[in-house]
Amino acid sequence: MATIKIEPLTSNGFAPYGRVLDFDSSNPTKSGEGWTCYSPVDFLQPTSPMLGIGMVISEKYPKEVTALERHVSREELLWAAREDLVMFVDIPYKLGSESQKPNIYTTKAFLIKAGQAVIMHRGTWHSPAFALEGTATYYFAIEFTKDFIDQDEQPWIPFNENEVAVLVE
Ligand SMILES: NC(=O)N[C@@H](O)C(=O)O
Repeated sequence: MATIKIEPLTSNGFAPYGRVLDFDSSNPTKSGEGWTCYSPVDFLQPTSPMLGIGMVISEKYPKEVTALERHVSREELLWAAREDLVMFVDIPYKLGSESQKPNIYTTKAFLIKAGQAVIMHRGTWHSPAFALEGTATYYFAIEFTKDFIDQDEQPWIPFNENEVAVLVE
């Protein structure tokens, strides 16, 4: 068992797992009356032409998590639409290994505030993004293709040694 605390989302803290979308407010690329544009703030680097857009409705985060999933050949954009989210992530490691499991000791839980978005690295282990409270809606975008390690049938891989991550306040 390992205990994990929910951390605020910062670019530095999230760097091993992916990137937080942000912009330099002093440097807009376009603007007009009532609007200011910052573009591009980041890039997805697809290798196939189809980017699938998904929506998830999730419930309040569980106290314990036993398994994560990963997409070894694809980055994933995830955007908290209306409510705050809690997502467990572990670093991408040994992307070529089919027997690799998430490591509970490098797993963290981040608070993704409503309106924030992240791009997970290829192979970042992740849970669904759960609601901080009540019910939450989020969107994700990921290449619509199979991983070269096809984990689509049973994507949820238990932690090493069947450890359990316990979230503490
Ligand atoms: N992030 C999330 O909820 N889902 C995706 O990773 C997916 O593969 O469905």
